[in-house]
Amino acid sequence: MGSTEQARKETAQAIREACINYGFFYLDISSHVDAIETEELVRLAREFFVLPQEEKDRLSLRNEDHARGYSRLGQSITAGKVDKHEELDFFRPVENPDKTKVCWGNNQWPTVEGFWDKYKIWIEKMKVLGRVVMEAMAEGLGLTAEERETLRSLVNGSFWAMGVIGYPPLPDDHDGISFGSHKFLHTDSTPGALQVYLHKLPNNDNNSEYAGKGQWINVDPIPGCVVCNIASMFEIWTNGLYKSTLHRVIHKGTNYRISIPFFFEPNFNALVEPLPSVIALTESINEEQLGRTYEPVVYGEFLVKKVKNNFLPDIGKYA
Ligand SMILES: O=C(O)CCC(=O)C(=O)O
Ligand SMILES: [Fe+2]
Repeated sequence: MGSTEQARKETAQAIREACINYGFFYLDISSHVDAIETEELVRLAREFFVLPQEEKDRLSLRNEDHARGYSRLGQSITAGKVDKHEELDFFRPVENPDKTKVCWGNNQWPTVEGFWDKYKIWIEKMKVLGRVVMEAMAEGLGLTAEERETLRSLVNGSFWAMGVIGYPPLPDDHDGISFGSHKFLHTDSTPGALQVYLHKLPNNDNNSEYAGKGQWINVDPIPGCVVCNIASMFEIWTNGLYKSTLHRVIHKGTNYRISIPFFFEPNFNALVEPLPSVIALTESINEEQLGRTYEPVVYGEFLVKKVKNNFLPDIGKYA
């Protein structure tokens, strides 16, 4: 075993490779989170989802800013298609909430006993984890001290989001999708549901049958681990070196699947733009990237646009 410094380097390197080749990686969080905690979150989520529909609808997104609250089966759409899941969404609380502004309302917590207490603790843990993972992801990018500081300052008031998602199984002969292809992800132990699309298998993958062709691969849950997914803002920071990979859920089988994604996002007002050191790096590594620089975005503007695109036209004023 090497020194702490050595271990740090090796971890940074492993993360870097996973981010470049897959856009996804498993992260063992068992030293940060006890398995009992996640089981409890899943139990509380189930307790909410088994409530009568009218009860769940009381927390409807429509009561609030159309981003925070409950969306029933068939209410959410991804890439123009209706998804087969129900979901509770929460975002960072804001000062002076105003539900007429997208994403600027109040969170709607279920009255299920213990729900808020347990999820509140989880959110704090995921915020810490978000910062740590971000540092680890940045470590392999060769950033200057100033760039690291910039990154930190852009997430110090992270406009995090969290979903608590319930997936009834799709009928066996159903060719639909539970969650269309489109981050920290904790899921219950359902194999085969979450899938990630690899456009090009990494060169070191020995599977010659698929070499050069894209394919969906299963991301089965591993006990004690979350699945980390590169999202759009990291893709911009790294000028496309770390890609936000397509993923989807096709949940068949017999159980009602729960997943609890946590999205560690930049501050609402953060200006996200490619980091100069990484622009140089992408040009030397990624041929497709040559000469292309990602456009900067303000995170909050990106988010509001995305939320507006996510709902069916007849349900809200944002459509
Ligand atoms: O349920 C899952 O495993 C995936 C959920 C997901 O991708 C998302 O909420 O963005
Ligand atoms: Fe996702």
